[in-house]
Amino acid sequence: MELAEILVDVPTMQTNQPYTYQIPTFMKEELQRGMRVVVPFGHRKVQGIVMNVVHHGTFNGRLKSIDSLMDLSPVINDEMYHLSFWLAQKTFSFQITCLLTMLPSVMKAKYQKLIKLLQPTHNQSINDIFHGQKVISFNSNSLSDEQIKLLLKLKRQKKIQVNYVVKNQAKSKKEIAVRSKLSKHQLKQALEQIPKNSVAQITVLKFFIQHYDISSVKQSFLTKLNHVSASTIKNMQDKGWLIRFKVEQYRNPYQRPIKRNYPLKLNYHQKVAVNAITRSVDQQNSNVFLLEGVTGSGKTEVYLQSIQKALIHNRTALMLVPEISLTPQMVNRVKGRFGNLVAILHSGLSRGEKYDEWRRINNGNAKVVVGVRSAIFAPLKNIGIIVMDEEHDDSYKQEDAPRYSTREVAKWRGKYNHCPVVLGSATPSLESRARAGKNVYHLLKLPERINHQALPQIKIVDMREQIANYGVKNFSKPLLASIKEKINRHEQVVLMLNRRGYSSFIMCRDCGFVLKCPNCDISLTLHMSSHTMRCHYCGHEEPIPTKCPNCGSKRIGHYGSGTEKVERELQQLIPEAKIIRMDVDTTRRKGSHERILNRFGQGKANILLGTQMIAKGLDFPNVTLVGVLNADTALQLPDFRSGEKTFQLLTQVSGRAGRAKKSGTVYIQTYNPDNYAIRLAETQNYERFYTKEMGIRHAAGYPPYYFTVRITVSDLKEVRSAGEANVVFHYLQNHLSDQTILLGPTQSTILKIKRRYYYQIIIKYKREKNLNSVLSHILMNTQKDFRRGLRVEIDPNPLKFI
Ligand SMILES: Nc1ncnc2c1ncn2[C@@H]1O[C@H](COP(=O)(O)OP(=O)(O)OP(=O)(O)O)[C@@H](O)[C@H]1O
Ligand SMILES: [Zn+2]
Ligand SMILES: [Zn+2]
Repeated sequence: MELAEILVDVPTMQTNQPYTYQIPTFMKEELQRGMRVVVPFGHRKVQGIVMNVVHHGTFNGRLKSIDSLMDLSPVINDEMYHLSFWLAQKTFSFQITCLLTMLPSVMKAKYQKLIKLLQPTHNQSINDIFHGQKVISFNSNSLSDEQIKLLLKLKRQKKIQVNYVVKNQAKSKKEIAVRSKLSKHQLKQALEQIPKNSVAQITVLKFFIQHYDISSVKQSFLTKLNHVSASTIKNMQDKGWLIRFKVEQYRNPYQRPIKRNYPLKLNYHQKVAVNAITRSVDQQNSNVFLLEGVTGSGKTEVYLQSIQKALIHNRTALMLVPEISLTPQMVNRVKGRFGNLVAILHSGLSRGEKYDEWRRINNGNAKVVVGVRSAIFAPLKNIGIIVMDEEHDDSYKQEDAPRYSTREVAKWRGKYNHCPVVLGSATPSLESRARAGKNVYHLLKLPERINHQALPQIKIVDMREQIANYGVKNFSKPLLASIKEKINRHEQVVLMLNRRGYSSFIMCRDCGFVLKCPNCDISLTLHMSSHTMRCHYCGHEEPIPTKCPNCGSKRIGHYGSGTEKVERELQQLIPEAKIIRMDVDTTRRKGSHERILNRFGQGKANILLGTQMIAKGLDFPNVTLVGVLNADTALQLPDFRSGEKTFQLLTQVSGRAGRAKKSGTVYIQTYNPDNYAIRLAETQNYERFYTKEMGIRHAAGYPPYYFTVRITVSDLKEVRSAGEANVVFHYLQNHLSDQTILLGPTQSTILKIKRRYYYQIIIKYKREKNLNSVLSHILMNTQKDFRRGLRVEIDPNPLKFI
């Protein structure tokens, strides 16, 4: 019997292994591993992925048959197939979740439950549900409990029918193309016979005579010719002269022309780095390099020339960048070097565009992929090099299932493809730098800026003193003076308002009431542009209150300074300044990010004021001053990485100043001028920071001296989540070794999110051989309570401990 083993899109522990289905005869030739199919499952239909085709299988009993094929060729290739086993195990997630994560989101099927009313009725309650339609799609949110009860009753009485539909959302865009059905001679004959006033048809005939050697042309091209319209072509088709047919079209998100650029002559340190990396490319070994290069040292050029080497060997290349540094400048540098071989994957693309780029990669038309975290799953074949720029960036860790670390996946793919992985940063993560210290990674250094330009001079400003002595708000005296000076000299300024761990909230000055989200245990954030209060966790929105909901006082105002408020203040202080603001509000529209940076690059403003968004990757030669308005917001977070994150951010943003001929200055405004992370950022000496921070981590028993796992238990009822957290804790205590440290269970810092109560346990360990089996056991055991609302999530090496 021909059988197929299929993983179904039902993420539960019970379905975490393939189910066997019969292959219908008509599908036998086509079906292959890695294709998406629709299969019956219980009383529903679901999407599934073929994991195995068994040609002469035996099975006693009745097997269901595959319903239909969603793909004509596999969408999960061999590498992704193998990767999914490893990923599921490493991240404690379901294999189907891993597989679907690797694919563009349009390839995840949309499920619809359709309800058909079998006979018309005069019953008002029924008609209130169907509104005169015969078929409606079932949506439990828009129906009341009464209505759902009624539908169940109608189903028992066989008065309605329920159908499940699995919709394939992956559709390529089609375009009409045209070709001639006539020979050249026949075309000429037609031209002679046609009346002289059929101008449009004559134009088309002439076109095909002149371009007889081309096989077809897009209709949209023909309709740009004089007088020619779609109906002209349709007419000529009816006469039997032309044939119209559909072709697939790729959406191209980068329509603008990009200036070509060429390899630069490398300086000594760059050369050493490129040589070491390209030797690995030549020898096809999977070394991991840590490229530690100060800001403006030319890391990108090292990446590009190493990638070039992979292409020469007819291999492909993957370059990962954090979302915020995938700037138009970066795109131009890579596309300008490798042209149409480049595919770009970032979150600004529409779902359709992402799908098109994915197909260009999958069919081998794109050989260099530049993208954010999820691009680590780009279906490149025969990879010759993987680059991870700004390897320390938090966005490389996925926070939802599967909670993977991009770096670990990159290393897995490096091994599979026999190619090097290059991790680059001015401020590497402690984990990576420690591995380089133990020679697990090869350390390469770029200690100097290009052209021996000095690093900018950094000045720390004590804001406590500024406020006490001068009553300033957001701009200290020295920073303000320096901004004015730069504007007079026609140089540019970058100002950063650090928003990490910081928000503008509303508080009543009389009773202290703070407006909180009804679903979550956190305060709502003020958004001036939409005039709403918004919850950053669940998206809840409500109007800005004009009086206190608690005591009725009108003295309710907002605290904290958003970028908009700071912009207004600065404009008042320096009326002649031209300021461009860059934050989530001004970059929401597609392409706005690029427009803002272009305007600044063209010198249309003196000041770029923004959030962390502006800290990375920007390379503007005329920027000579950087101001950090509030360095310390992140320092107050109860997170052992807060020092590391502060140092990294300050170093990155300082690096935007003085990158070309003119030297740079940086002002860092802080309330904690003696904090070690800020002091060390002043010297911009990463190695010194590394040594100091490692000492602290060692003393406190934090990573990289320990590995960590975070387990969160949540439920709609607080007693249940607390109770279950205790059960899990005792199980861990009894099954893990004595050297392992368990913290908790405690309430998470934000106890309540989206109406769920969270409790957490942290595991710290150095070596723990039972870890995988113990954690899998916990997942398996808690699954049975899933339906009651209990959820247990496991995050290996988490970034957040709060
Ligand atoms: N060998 C070279 N000769 C001349 N110019 C170079 C060379 N290498 C790089 N550059 C230029 O130096 C500038 C800084 O380089 P790049 O942006 O690659 O640095 P980076 O190390 O990635 O910086 P950051 O980490 O601060 O973003 C760029 O404008 C780049 O074009
Ligand atoms: Zn009040
Ligand atoms: Zn909320």
